[in-house]
Amino acid sequence: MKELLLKRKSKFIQYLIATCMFIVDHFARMVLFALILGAIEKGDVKNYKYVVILTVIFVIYSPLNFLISRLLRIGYMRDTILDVRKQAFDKIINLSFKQYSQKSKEIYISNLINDINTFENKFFISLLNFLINVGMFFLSLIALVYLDYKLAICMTISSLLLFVMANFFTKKSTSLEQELSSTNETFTTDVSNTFNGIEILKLNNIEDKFLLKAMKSIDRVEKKKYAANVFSELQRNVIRIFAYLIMVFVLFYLSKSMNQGMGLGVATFLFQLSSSMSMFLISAFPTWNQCKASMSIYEKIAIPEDDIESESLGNKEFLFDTKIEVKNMTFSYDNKTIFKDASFMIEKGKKYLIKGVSGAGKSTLMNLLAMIYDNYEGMIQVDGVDYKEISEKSFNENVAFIYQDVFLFEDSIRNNITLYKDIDEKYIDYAVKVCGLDAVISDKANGIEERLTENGKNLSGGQRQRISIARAIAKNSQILFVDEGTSSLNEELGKEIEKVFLELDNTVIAISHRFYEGVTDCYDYVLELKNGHIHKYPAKDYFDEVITC
Ligand SMILES: Nc1ncnc2c1ncn2[C@@H]1O[C@H](COP(=O)(O)OP(=O)(O)OP(=O)(O)O)[C@@H](O)[C@H]1O
Repeated sequence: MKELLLKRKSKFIQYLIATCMFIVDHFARMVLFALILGAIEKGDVKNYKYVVILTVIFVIYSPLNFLISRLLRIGYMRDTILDVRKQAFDKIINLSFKQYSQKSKEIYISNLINDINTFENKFFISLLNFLINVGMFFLSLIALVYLDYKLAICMTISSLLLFVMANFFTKKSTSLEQELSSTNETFTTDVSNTFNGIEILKLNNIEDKFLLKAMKSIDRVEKKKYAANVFSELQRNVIRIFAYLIMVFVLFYLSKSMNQGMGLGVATFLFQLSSSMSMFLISAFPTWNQCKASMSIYEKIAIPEDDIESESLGNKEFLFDTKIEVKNMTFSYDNKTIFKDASFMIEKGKKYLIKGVSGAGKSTLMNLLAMIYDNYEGMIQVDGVDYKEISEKSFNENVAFIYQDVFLFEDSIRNNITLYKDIDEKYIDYAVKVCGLDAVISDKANGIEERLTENGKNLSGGQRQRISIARAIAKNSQILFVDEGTSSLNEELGKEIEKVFLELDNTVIAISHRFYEGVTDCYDYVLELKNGHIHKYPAKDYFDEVITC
């Protein structure tokens, strides 16, 4: 947080000066009020004139001061919020795939929208109020020491007592803000899930049920907000009651002093100084707690975590010349064992099809082979090197993924294939050709430079899938992981596409529910998952015998 605030030192100093301008304004207001009362008490015309002139100057100065102060602060606040947004975005984008997949994408969206909005709405207003309150406290203390040191000592002691009391509330206040942030995450996840399935909900006339769920979710968010606000008010009021009691004692003390000859103006000023010492301190606590709560949100969304898992990741290069060996591998989710003592081998250049009933663990196995999960027992080795010793970056540079859902972005077909990497033209041409994209490209006015609209909406499903396969092929990766890569396509197109990656030189590890006559049986091996065991069959045997048994 310190680094964030001090990133633009000169602008931060400007921000502090602008805050001091507020403090001067508050203090001038107190002095002016005491002067007016003093003038009334004296009843002197000359004094009246002098006070009237000062009042007129103040009436002009005060709004101007406010305006200048705001102008001085605004640029710094805008730039800092922008930094928070960038840092939060960078934190997510720089996560390794393994770290990223530990949370749902809706949580990241909530961090980027809800949490940043909370930070934006609360941090600077709380910081400003805190600085003003603390500034006024110290300025009043200095003036009080100068005018009546005994009263200053009493007020310092009572302020310390209030400070101790307020500290009591800090922890709870911060935890309430964090709870609100988590409830917001759940709410965003729920709403996103509902919108993802809106077509099904509408077709089945069950949107009311989900509306009810959404209402409950909104209710939870509002309750958390309410709890945070009520607590903040409670804290403010409990301390305020004690402050009022202190002020009653100050009044007694001042009325005694007035009996001994103290003027009304001085007494008023002393009373204002004493009350501002306790009142500004009281207001400082909730604003400080609010600042701390905002800081903890900032830490959560923008500061990269010291990820223990990533520290344990290896730094060896991924070199795959002959084989990947899975030896006595056991893997469980919590208490549910998915694989028990599984051993098999993946040979370079061969094509593997993972089969098994729903829930057998096909995606889990792919995630294990793709280094997404590493909390398994046993060993996975590539050419004798333990997977856990291999750098995730090096692994990802050498493998490619084809999923059922295709991700395309608003840019040229070329950039969608190369992902902005400097790939040799011959690899791009080859990928375009083997995926049958050349016909698509020659139809476009700008050829391969044709711009796609958002997620390739100006292409058919098959064309989009071909681009995603071309992307994987142009990367010239050693292993191609294909998870239901053709299931969203029609039978004919699916067959054609499956044929494309079965003809490549790369090692292919695929999951597919489809069986394409004359194509699927061209896989080299089938890895069949059954009751936690992994059986490896030559594909021809599997499709000829196992499946017909
Ligand atoms: N993150 C997870 N936490 C806990 N259990 C999980 C998790 N992911 C999957 N499982 C469970 O592990 C089992 C295997 O899941 P997996 O997705 O690997 O199966 P699958 O064979 O790919 O299924 P499908 O063909 O239906 O996609 C399932 O019973 C599933 O409920």
